[in-house]
Amino acid sequence: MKKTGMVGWRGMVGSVLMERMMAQNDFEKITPVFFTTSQAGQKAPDVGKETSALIDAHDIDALMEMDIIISCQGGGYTEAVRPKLAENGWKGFWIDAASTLRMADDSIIVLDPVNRKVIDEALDRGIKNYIGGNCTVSLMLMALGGLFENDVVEWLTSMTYQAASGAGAKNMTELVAQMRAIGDAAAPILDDPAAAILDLDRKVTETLRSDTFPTANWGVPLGASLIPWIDRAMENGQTREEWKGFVETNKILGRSDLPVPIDGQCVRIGSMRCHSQAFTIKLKKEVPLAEIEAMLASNNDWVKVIPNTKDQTVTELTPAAVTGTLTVPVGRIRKMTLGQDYLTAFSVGDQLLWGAAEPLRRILNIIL
Ligand SMILES: NC(=O)C1=CN([C@@H]2O[C@H](COP(=O)(O)OP(=O)(O)OC[C@H]3O[C@@H](n4cnc5c(N)ncnc54)[C@H](OP(=O)(O)O)[C@@H]3O)[C@@H](O)[C@H]2O)C=CC1
Ligand SMILES: N[C@@H](CC(=O)OP(=O)(O)O)C(=O)O
Repeated sequence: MKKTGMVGWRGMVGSVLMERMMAQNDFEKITPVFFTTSQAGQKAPDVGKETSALIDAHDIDALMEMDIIISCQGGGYTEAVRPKLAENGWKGFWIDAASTLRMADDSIIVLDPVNRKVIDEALDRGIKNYIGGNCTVSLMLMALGGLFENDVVEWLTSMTYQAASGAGAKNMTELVAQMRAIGDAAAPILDDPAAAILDLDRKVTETLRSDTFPTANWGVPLGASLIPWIDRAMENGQTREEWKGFVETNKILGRSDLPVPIDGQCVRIGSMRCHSQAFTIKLKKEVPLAEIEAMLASNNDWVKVIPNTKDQTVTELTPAAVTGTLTVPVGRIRKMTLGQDYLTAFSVGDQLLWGAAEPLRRILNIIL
């Protein structure tokens, strides 16, 4: 059985990966060895089999013994450790959630329901680095994979509604703290049946703007507001999250030489762990809606086409419905009034599952 080093297993992405690996009995197929950057010597998590105590994740000699290493520890760790393993001649497989190595020539971005062929070719070529994609990109491809598979996309825009979890656990916690602050301040007005709506509105606004409103992590209010900026600025005016939409999508599809133009605006909203996206898609040719829906539905086992009705949309195409599941619903599908070759659609997906942990779990199984 392959010795598999688990690094970053107790973080947010790592915990979701652990849950999925337990649920799918993946630990039965490997000899897991757990690493830590802060708790060396402590007991490893219980995965139903004997494991050694936690090993220092910077212990290069211990890492060198692994056949496979899965890191959900973050980009800083990847930058510090991956080159040292290479310098020492390590020949194992490196599976990573961090963005650091995604665009490197000797790395593959993994999303096997969409790019299994690219992965298989890379394995044949002896590529050793398999990196999970950006969550927004992976969820977009899980939803729209059928359109790319059939090569009907001339260009597309994705306008996103991204969850707090994409910014990490502390930010998720602060979003709920912001909701509580708003709820607490508004409670007396909410409880007064005679209260005027503008008094309630004024109280919420006053709370959002108050110096005591919890914003240590977001920097600004997110609850009852939104933040139209994710990640750092690029020179061309995009944010890095928006830049990833183009470069990562085309790399995943293996068509960086003939890229599909993709751009949009990425926006943080007060959802917990589901990213949503609204697409405008310019088709290469007129394709009937029924054919479009069939292409989308048959691309993978998790995408689900939601009929464009109010009832099904509001019950099945929301973060509240999708969170914690692997289903990627895509709905609001219709031709736009701009012309028969303009399509619009809306998708929702759990950004910790298909957006982060699940592609890593699946590439581990492919490698095994
Ligand atoms: N969040 C997301 O949506 C996505 C994140 N990624 C990438 O995955 C990587 C990890 O992200 P994420 O999981 O959010 O990072 P976390 O901050 O949740 O976890 C990273 C590490 O922090 C340490 N840690 C310190 N205190 C705690 C604590 N109280 N509870 C748990 N862990 C703690 C752990 O290391 P130790 O045990 O060694 O102390 C843990 O492995 C990053 O590179 C990120 O870019 C990729 C896709 C999506
Ligand atoms: N940037 C994403 C989360 C993330 O970690 O992305 P990446 O893995 O590309 O750094 C978000 O904020 O929603």
